[in-house]
Amino acid sequence: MPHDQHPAQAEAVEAPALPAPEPDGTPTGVWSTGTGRGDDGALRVAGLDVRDLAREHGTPAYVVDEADLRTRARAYATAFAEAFAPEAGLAGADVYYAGKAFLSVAVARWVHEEGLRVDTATGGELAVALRAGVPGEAIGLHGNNKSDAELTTALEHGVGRVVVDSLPEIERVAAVAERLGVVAPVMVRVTTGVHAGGHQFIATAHEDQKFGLSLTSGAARKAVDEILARPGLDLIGLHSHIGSQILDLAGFEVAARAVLGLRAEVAAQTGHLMPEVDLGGGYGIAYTGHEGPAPTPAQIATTLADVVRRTCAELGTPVPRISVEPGRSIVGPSTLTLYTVGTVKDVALDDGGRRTYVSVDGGMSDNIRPALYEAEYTAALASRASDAEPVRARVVGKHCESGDIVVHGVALPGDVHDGDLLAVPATGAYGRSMASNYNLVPRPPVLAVRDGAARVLVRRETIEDLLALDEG
Ligand SMILES: Cc1ncc(COP(=O)(O)O)c(C=O)c1O
Ligand SMILES: N[C@@H](CCCC[NH3+])C(=O)O
Repeated sequence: MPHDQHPAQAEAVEAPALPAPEPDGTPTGVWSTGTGRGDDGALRVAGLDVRDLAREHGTPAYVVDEADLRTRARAYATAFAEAFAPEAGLAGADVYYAGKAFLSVAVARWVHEEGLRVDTATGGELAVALRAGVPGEAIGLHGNNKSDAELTTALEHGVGRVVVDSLPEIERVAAVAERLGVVAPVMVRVTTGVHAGGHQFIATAHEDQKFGLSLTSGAARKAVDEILARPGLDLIGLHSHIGSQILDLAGFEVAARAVLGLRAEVAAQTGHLMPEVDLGGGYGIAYTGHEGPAPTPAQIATTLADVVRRTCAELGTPVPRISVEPGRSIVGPSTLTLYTVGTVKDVALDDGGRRTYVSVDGGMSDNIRPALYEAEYTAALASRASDAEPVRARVVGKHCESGDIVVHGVALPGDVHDGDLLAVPATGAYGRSMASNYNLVPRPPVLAVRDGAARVLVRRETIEDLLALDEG
């Protein structure tokens, strides 16, 4: 959707009230559940005043509410365990946290402690999950172009699954498995043709893109047959991931039916009944409060359980063990980015109105999503309360690009000035993980806050770090 049709763009709207509402006990709001305002009006996260955080750690900074993140992870584990229980006529489920959304050693440990496994997409993510002590069998490896080194590390550590993404990869995984003398558990990533997601760059199951093996062209079936012919590979299941930031669960149902259909066809024709099916991640979250309700883990689990039960009954096949891979919906709302306001500029608009450009000390290097996907965010004055008349504001970064926008349209108090702290909520997913050093800006730290205390999960980069990479 073009920006100018979005309410947050056309009309500057106020950030949703604090703290986030929790309709059914599951946090679903824009702000983490531990975020609120103190008596003097300054924002607090998990009992800590953001002014203290800024004083001690500087800005910009990503601030993770640990309890919120853990609650979301636990909510997935519980919801899927309940919905897919044998008593419900199903064969159990595993939830893999998609580390691409944001991974650090502490976060990998937290989600594992809360009952999740970890989905990795590169050797870097794999290394962090292993460093966190996540056992190999609780780790999955994705990627459309895995290197031999990545495959070797994965199989040496006994990962639970390698998700095969192309026909040539089958040979490569088999060769590494043979060299190591192991049998590799593999899944086939199937492109189901379901087009879903918030932006074309984050939809992943339509035909004309790089991921997976097409169901309709027969490539997925070919991959299945090639894997079955290799004793060094154990075909444990099929995988489908249809996109990201999806708020409507209908696409998942269509995709689930498609992969369950292929599983049944393979079982009927080859006698190999794959024990597992992975239905991917992609569940959307609230960024501005205007995008419609985000599905809760319980809604997702019961919807998927229902479609798996019904489809397998129709197909006459036993139900598989199910897995899912949420990333954004676990880490996204747990985190806000804290910025300091620098310059404030009032600009006359063609429509006769005015817009206040509020520049902060970060921007597209710590959050590329508005520039890359036209993603919408909101913001709130964090260091104080103000009852000044709101102005139509745009929060922008400090980079040399006019598209360096953090929040397209938000109502901020008209007395916003330099030195104020601004908080942008729901930046935990694909913020730090997609951060860059554009304009040689060092990347911000990730701070975890819990019970009134903060600790650094990932330290701030320094100019010295950047100079150290430069061989001169
Ligand atoms: C294969 C796969 N699994 C899981 C995810 C996680 O998606 P999300 O963070 O939207 O839940 C992605 C990213 O879209 C993905 O590509
Ligand atoms: N990076 C994307 C999501 C893609 C996830 C990986 N398939 C985003 O910020 O929305």
